[in-house]
Amino acid sequence: AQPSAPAPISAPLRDLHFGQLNFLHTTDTHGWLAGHLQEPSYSADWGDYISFAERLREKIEGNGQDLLVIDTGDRVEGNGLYDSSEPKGVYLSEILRHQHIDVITSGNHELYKQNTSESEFLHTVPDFKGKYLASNIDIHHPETGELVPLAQRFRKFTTKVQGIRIVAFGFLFDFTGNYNNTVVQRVEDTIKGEWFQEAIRDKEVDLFLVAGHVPAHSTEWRAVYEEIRRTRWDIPIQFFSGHQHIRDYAKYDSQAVALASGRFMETIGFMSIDGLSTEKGLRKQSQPTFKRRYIDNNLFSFYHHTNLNETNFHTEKGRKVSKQINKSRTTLGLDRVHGCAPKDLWMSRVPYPHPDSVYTWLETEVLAETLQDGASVERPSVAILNSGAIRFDIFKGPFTQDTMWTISPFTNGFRRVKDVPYEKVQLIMEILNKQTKVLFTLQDAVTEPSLLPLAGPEQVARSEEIVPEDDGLLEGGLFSNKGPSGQMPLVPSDFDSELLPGYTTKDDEGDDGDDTIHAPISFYKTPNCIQALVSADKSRVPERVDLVYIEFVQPYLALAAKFAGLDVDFVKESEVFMPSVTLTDLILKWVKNHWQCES
Ligand SMILES: Nc1ccn([C@@H]2O[C@H](COP(=O)(O)O)[C@@H](O)[C@H]2O)c(=O)n1
Repeated sequence: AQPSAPAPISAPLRDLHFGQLNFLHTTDTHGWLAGHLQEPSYSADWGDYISFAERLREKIEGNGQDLLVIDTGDRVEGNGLYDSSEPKGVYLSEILRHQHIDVITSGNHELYKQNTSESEFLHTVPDFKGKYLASNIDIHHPETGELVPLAQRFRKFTTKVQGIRIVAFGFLFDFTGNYNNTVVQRVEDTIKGEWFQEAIRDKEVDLFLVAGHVPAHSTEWRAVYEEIRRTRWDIPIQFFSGHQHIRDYAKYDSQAVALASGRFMETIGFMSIDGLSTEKGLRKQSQPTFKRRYIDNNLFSFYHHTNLNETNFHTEKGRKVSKQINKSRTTLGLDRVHGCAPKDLWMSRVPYPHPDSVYTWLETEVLAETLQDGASVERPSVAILNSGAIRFDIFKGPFTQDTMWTISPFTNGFRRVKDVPYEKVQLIMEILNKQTKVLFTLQDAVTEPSLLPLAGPEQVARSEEIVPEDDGLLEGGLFSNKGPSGQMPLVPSDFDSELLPGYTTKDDEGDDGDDTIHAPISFYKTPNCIQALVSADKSRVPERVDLVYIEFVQPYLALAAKFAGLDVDFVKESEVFMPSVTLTDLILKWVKNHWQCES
């Protein structure tokens, strides 16, 4: 772990159930390879994960079984270790490549920008040569311009110990927001292609391994499942999933399951399968059995599952990578303190517009003040921001260079349409927050890219709120106990039992998937968009305003405006507002002005 990471707290654990074939899985790490430096439950770093995989491999192979390591994309954007360098990602890719990964795929974040996908093609794909799979992604070659596969389409391999014959694929969901140097083929079309049809007809196969940046419960996986089952009704299929930032497990049939392993290096997914055939012979049981576990990414869990301790767990390579992360963080100045947050600000642990909601803070304090600079004096402005623009909570205490990127990694700027009726803006807000489904019907599905949700992935994936009987809101704040760093959000509050608050996952297999037994954390739905009135006189309801908005929401605004009867061509009639200023810049400026640290 990193020197400043809090020590993990002991907690009751469920064991791993090792099997004939075992897997470790990460997804949506978004640059968090240093682990969480303010949360003991997730404080292990990529170096510790390397030690964990190495130690488990020794143990598993010693028992005559096999271990495979999988990563399903969105490794970039969302943490200073990736975003703070110039060019972005140079330190991260040097750290990432030290893990032995058997199947690795791309997420949508690897394709938003030209330089990110080119860096995948030129660095990450060669770093994981033969293991990086891109079943449905092509890229225009950075030098020749020729359209070529981002990486090989599939791989066939045999496991080291038992000779289990695996045909593996690597997909990305039907993403349309990629920069135009890449082409993402719809999964449903890819699987009709000749190479895929040939691959699934391979007679010498014991398991189909379908990895991808695709939700566990999704139309894309359903299509792949049905396509394979059409010709191969009896070959087990193991899917590995990502994108929704949740822990999830889907059962397609008794021999086909999907595991999704969360986000931000909070979770190491574990799967085991028993009863597979091998190149040496038929399977010993009529049906294979599957077991899943979501491991909290901390050393307490790692020591327990390897049956080792701090003196004998760490491998030389693991230690080296932890040091490399520390050195990179120091070079990048990620611990530089810009201010000190006076309290925790939550994305979904309190209902909006609670005073401890990060969205309330943005609306009433940050945007209302910082957008004043560029705003016109003729009339007030209304600023609209999508809630998905914020990616993580803010914890009480130092607000560092790293915090800045964890909460706001996107580089979107703002645009403005001048002089529109205020009541139309309010109607648009209502449509954006309550009627988004109607917007999709206004879209031309053939010519226009499908829209990414305005809210963040966790909000989209989870439809139900979790409101513990007493969520502590009346007690004057959540999780008020402080740990060694003075800021440990995942420690029991006085209303809770002995258990640490954390993941309490419910999936297709039940509620016993998490390795650590936790008390639940409250989860509230957030609005898709928030708005801030930027005005010298907030007591008066304005008649006309300038509409300022973060670029990401423009396609939604255009559709909602049509619906609201506001005749504006957002592409032609909007202008850049505060050139080169991003949301991240505004937040940082506000923090520096308001959150001085007490010396
Ligand atoms: N420029 C952007 C890009 C994305 N978002 C938000 O993130 C969501 C997608 O996140 P994934 O990690 O699942 O890819 C997207 O739906 C938006 O809410 C954004 O705000 N700005």
